[in-house]
Amino acid sequence: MANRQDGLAEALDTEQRTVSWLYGRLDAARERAREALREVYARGGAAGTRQARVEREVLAAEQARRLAQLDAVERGLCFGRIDDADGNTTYIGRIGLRDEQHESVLIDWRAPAARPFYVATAADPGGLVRRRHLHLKDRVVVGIDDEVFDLEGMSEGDRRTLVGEAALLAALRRGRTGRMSDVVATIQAEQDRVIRSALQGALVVQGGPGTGKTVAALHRAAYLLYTHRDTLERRGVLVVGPNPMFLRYISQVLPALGETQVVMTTVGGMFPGVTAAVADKPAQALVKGDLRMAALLAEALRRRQRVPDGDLVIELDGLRLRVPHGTCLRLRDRARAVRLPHNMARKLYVTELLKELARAEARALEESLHIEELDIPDEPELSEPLDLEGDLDELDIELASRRLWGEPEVRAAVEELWPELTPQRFVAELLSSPEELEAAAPAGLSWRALVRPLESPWTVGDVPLLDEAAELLGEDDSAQRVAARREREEQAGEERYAAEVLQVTGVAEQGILERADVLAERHADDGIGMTTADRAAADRTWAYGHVIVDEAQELSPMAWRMVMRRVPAKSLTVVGDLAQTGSAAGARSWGEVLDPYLEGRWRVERLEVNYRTPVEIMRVAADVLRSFAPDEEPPESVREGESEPRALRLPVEALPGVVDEELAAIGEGRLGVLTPDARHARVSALFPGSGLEAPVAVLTVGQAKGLEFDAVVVVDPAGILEQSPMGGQDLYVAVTRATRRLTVVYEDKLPSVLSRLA
Ligand SMILES: Nc1ncnc2c1ncn2[C@@H]1O[C@H](COP(=O)(O)OP(=O)(O)OP(=O)(O)O)[C@@H](O)[C@H]1O
Repeated sequence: MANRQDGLAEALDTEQRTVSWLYGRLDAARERAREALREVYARGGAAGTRQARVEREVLAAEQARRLAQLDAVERGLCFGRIDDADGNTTYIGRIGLRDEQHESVLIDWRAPAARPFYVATAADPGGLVRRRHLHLKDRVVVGIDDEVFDLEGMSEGDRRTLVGEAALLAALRRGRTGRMSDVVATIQAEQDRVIRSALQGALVVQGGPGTGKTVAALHRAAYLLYTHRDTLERRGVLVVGPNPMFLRYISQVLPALGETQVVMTTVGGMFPGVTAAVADKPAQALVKGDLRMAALLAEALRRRQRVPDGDLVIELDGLRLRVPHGTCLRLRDRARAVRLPHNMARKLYVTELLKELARAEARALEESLHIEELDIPDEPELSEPLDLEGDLDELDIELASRRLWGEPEVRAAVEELWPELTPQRFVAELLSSPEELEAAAPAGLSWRALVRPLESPWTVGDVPLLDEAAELLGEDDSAQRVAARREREEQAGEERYAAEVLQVTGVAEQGILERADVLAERHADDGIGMTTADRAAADRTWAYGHVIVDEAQELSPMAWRMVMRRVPAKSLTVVGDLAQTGSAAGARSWGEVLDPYLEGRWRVERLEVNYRTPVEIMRVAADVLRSFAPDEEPPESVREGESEPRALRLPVEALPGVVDEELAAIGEGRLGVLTPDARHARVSALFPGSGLEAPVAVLTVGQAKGLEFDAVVVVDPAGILEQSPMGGQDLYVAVTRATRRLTVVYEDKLPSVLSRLA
């Protein structure tokens, strides 16, 4: 025993010396960055030439970013060490650090050299003799876990100082904080495969609750940004999550991994300028999410490109301008035939229509003059019949067109025949018009579910419709295109200049900065201080380099159509669990949602170990899963719980008592009260001050998707089962949110799927 204690003390001592030295290197790197920043600021304020300003901005922003990155890795800077059979030792950390001789002394967890730390197993140690986890509190090494792969291959000293307790289980025992934390120190081999999978193509990560899908997807984002920085810094990475609550929950993971350049949003947030937080009822969600909505929208838009019943007649200053019906038809068909989006084809239509109106005006004028034929013998040309229309030349028509375009009557006619539409106006007007919906709906689509008042708030299901509408309508981007061309020309100059800045200042050598073109782009004149993420988030047509969709089973086919538009290269990570699908419009199979875009070019990785829910709770969850998916296997839990889950028959008003009891049992951790949608307000009122950051959060099951709590109280399970056709899936999600304790509270009858708790 004494020997073991001595061995531990010796090992802690050795590791402490290394860790203290590494923190010294971190402090030195921070000081260098701070010094560089001071130097940039010392060069003066906003004055100076444009080049000098760009130079300052480039350097200041890069140094500030570097400093923020160095600050973010303070906690748990170094968490692992691997020793190979040749006697080499490598320390693994949140970022890479070098010593004065530029030798690598700490390896970034994402670098290839760190990989053995994550993938070595007893069966396949990959040349390692030992993997060691270091547990730090602030800058002090407080614990060590060893996994030995080859005792024979270790030195006498190393054998003496072996220390062991599974690092993973220690990590899993930690109390929850209301925010997800990174697992960089304990990534498991199956997760590592997901994280380091190639950038190209689509990867589906399918796994039951608590298998670390979200955490693996976020580490993958950090890994891809590290490995493909050139491509991804320029194009950006988008993470799509199920709801704002979830985004808040995961918001700290990427910054703690040193990445701040990722855009995070929900489906409801993907149309710039619209914030849709209201969920649709299942019947609406189903229809709005149906791919046939694309055809409906296209047809409804065609119907807004009209032809008058008879001739087009406009009264203008006592003249009747008449464009024959047949001409109107021809103009409309010609404008449609160019196959441009509606608002762009409209330009052509208006131009042509104005010409026709100019001619009609000449004709009307001719008639109004009542001059039939003049017969003046000495002036033969005057005796020609008057032909004002025939006499119009190009210039006359052009001038007349412009004048006519200023007339309100003409504008009103065009508005009627081929209106200029925003996506918002088009969709809102369509959904409030049963006649138009009926006329445009493909056979079999239950369009009646869509009808609603004109001023209704936007729902999540509307956003893919707005996006589709924006595609059909097109934006008038000719001015933007000219500006973009000019910007590109300027950028070529800026790139050259940024490269010089890097060279002259020597910053490039410190390994801080990336390619000059990336820098120049980020600091182009109109966007000083704007990051790729800022620009991408504001631009509906931005093409991301990679998109990660979490809780992907919830997306409707129309939402997939929108997501796929954002990633033309089809480089995606799709993370989800088909057994947890809660939305009526959600996925039943991955092929069904992905094949329309990827034609089988997607691969699946499965995660099968549940790191969240203890065995006892998982037994209850397995009963629920069997009730709606008899062939599905629940994931296997890695740990035993501290108590048996229980069911209590109580009125809702008695909940605070139960919650107090549970809070006392979990100590520092967090508790979630999960309710059916209809009961949320009533239960929330019992817990003033509750929230994600508070000890108690009261949430609907939809809001709790992807989250977890030390203790969970599920209220009214029968209500959850009955609230939608996917009630079984909802109850499965609810009972799998607990990391330690589960209590089910019911008023009337316990549903039979929970009879194990009776
Ligand atoms: N390798 C790991 N080391 C430590 N903790 C882990 C590891 N993998 C997963 N976990 C923990 O397990 C819990 C579940 O992970 P996560 O939320 O990513 O699962 P999920 O598959 O997305 O679950 P769900 O589908 O239920 O939303 C989290 O607390 C996470 O930190």
